[in-house]
Amino acid sequence: MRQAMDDGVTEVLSSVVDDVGQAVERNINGAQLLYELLSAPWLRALLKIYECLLQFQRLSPSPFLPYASGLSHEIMTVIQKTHRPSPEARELYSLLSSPHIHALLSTHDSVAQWDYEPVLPPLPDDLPDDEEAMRIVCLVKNNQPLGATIRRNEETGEIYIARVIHGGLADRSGLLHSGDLLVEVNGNPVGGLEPEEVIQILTNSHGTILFKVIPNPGQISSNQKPVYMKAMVDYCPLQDACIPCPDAGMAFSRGDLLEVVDQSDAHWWQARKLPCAASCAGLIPSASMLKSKQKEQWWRQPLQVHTCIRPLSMTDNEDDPQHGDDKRNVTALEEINFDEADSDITEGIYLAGFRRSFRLWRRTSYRKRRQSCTTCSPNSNALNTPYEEVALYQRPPQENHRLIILVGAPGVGVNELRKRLIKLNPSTFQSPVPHTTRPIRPEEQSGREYHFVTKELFEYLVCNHRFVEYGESKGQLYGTSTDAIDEVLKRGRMCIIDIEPHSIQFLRTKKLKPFVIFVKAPSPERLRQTRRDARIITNFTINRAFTEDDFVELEEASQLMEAKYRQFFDSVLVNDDLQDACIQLCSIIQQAQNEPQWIPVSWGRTE
Ligand SMILES: Nc1ncnc2c1ncn2[C@@H]1O[C@H](COP(=O)(O)OP(=O)(O)OP(=O)(O)O)[C@@H](O)[C@H]1O
Repeated sequence: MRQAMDDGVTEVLSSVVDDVGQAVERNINGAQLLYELLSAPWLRALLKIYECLLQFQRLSPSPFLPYASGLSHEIMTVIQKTHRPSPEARELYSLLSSPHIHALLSTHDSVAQWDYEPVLPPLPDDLPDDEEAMRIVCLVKNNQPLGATIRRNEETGEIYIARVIHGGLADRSGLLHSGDLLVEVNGNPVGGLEPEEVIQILTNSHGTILFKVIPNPGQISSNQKPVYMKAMVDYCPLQDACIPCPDAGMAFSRGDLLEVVDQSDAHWWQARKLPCAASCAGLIPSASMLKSKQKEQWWRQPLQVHTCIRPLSMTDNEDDPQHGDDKRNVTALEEINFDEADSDITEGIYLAGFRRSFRLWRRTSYRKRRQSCTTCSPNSNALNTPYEEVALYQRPPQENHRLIILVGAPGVGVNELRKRLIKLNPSTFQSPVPHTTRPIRPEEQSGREYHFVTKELFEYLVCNHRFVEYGESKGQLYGTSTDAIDEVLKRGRMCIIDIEPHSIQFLRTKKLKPFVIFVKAPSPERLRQTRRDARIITNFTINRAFTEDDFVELEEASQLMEAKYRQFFDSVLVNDDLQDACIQLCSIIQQAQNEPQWIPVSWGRTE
């Protein structure tokens, strides 16, 4: 009967359409509109779906009996009582006694009886009229934590939910919120208890936990938009005495990318580390909290003179008594060839920034800085911004290329990689032309090997903060200027520079949007294997083979550099096999220029 009625829906519709069609022919007002509506394909499709659903409802399985497990039990009892059960009866008995069939039949009965609702305790009869609306929350806790912290009101002794951790069990239930007053846990009144005692009750509860709470009337929904931040400091909740719940805390290291999902608390934020595997957020100190911690720590530290922060002194002398041995090894030939640049011309194009005098200055200045820095721990530059807000950025094709900065311990191969990259494609990659006060030589051209300038002009540029790095070697000044970088970028080339990591800060500007690649030393074995034929530049000798001391120094310097500056690195390239490292470098640079990358939000803002 029903089927006949359902099937008739389309038939009725067709006859309505016919009737309305005739009405149109007879020019009846509004009939055209109705005709179009009823003959619309979407209406027909909807009706088809409706019919299919009705048909599915008719055919869907429904339980034959609501007590299949009871029946199975009865059958087993009967078989047990049978004197000589047939093989079929025995097989049936063994099937019905299997735990899987038991579970299946009991699930079947629950479905058949619609028995899904939790059984809530009855409300007491003597509830006062002014009783606050109470919420009874039933959570099933497995091994994961509840995902909420509590606090005690010291005056009233009442226990409140302090915060609900984003993505945790309590949050996913949607039933517990910060500020809710906790009245009972599994029938135990919690008012007046110490938070530790409540936590103990919760820890001892397994399976279903029943909370009685009075909801927070002023509850604000914490549907905040996530904010992305780069950690500029290290944090470990287990070493933090102030954290409300160390288990809920999240450790992070400098350079980690954090998705901050909740900033509603002034002291403790909730965040996830990206790329994110955990659905549940962790507690991290807010920026202001971390800053005050840094200040506290800084005041407690003994006074250290941070010579590493000062710019290179113009009066630094290159004579270094520690490396007198090296000096004695210099041969006459090496001294004569001192400023000859081997292979810094390729296919008629001059490769700037590879002159030995320049590289030697860099090497000397590095040594000096390193010696003055050995007392600085990686975390000693306190009072920094603990988090830097970042956003994804993709360079628009019409904009200048991002500045590519290579950093690495001396001898790791930064120059070799930079040179190979430029030789590979000199019309795309270029380095800035450095400045010097040393006299020009006959074969040189100003603006090609160096910008040859007077000492007065050099000092003027220094005073006007035009140098990324500068310093003195053998009585002459050397430096790399920001104008030289701009010149390369304005020509539409990709500017590749290698600088010491302490200079990165100077170049972190909206205009240059630098992308920093850390060239890392490979494993100790691979370092020694791959550098068998390599030549090193030291303070006073050039092109000598690596010694065991050089390898040890290189490894230490590489580790120290990474530990101290990794928050500024956008990518890390291990310089193991030279060919592979070159290919990887090309692909990292391509990605940096053409794919979305995280940059500080301040670089993306339009003023
Ligand atoms: N992956 C590598 N495998 C083998 N040799 C390498 C590799 N990388 C670099 N080298 C060699 O190691 C030596 C030192 O490299 P390079 O001069 O580029 O060091 P650097 O990091 O620029 O240090 P510095 O600034 O002191 O010159 C060079 O002889 C170079 O050819």
